[in-house]
Amino acid sequence: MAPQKLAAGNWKMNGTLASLAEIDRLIADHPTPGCDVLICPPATLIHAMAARAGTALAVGGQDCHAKASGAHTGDIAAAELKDAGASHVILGHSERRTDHHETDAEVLAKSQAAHEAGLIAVICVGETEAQRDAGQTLDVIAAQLAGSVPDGARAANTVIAYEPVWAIGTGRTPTNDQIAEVHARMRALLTARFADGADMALLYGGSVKPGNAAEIFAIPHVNGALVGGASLKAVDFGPIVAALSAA
Ligand SMILES: O=C(CO)COP(=O)(O)O
Repeated sequence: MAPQKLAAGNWKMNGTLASLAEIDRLIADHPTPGCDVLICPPATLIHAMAARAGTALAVGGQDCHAKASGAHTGDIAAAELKDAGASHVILGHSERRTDHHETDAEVLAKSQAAHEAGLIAVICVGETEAQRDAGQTLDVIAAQLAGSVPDGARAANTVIAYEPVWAIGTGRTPTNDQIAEVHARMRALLTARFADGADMALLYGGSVKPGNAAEIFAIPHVNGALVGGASLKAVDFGPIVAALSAA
């Protein structure tokens, strides 16, 4: 079984009910894409988006709490995301690892909670520019995978997204060789650790645009993308979905 191709959009802290028109347009323009399509909007939109999209695309959260319920003001449990219509949740995004000082251990606990709730965990890893400059990229990725991906991970409940921190929202992307090197290493590590690690979808994220998507999707072991800015508008995300469908 080959990894499932996935075009994922992370809307971050962007979007109101009016933004759901972008979903309508995306579905109208790409009614039968040749890949899975996922949008992770702000939590306020999950229920309405899932209701609107039906089975045409998957909807996900951008974070969840590690506990199932309790006195955690402002947080959302994995089961609550699922109840609202989410099938996926992004965990360990660099903006949370940085802004909220999330550790690998916290990402691991959240991923376990996501799995227990029946959600697919989209676990993010990626090096900073300083780490890349110091030649530490592969070690950083290996440590994040070892520390953040739970033992219960399977191809059916886990997607890994490689997002170099310095490529997010900057318009800068690694070279194809740099992406290929990291993805090959991730594949080797996951295959060594998990029975179906060869089938786990591996995404690239960081300044993916309509203009560079096809090139990135041609890189070995790249099974899709986690897209930020270019996922907000159907006119940008649609061509990325089309490029992955054709890859
Ligand atoms: O962080 C990202 C997706 O999670 C990538 O963001 P950009 O596509 O805006 O660089």
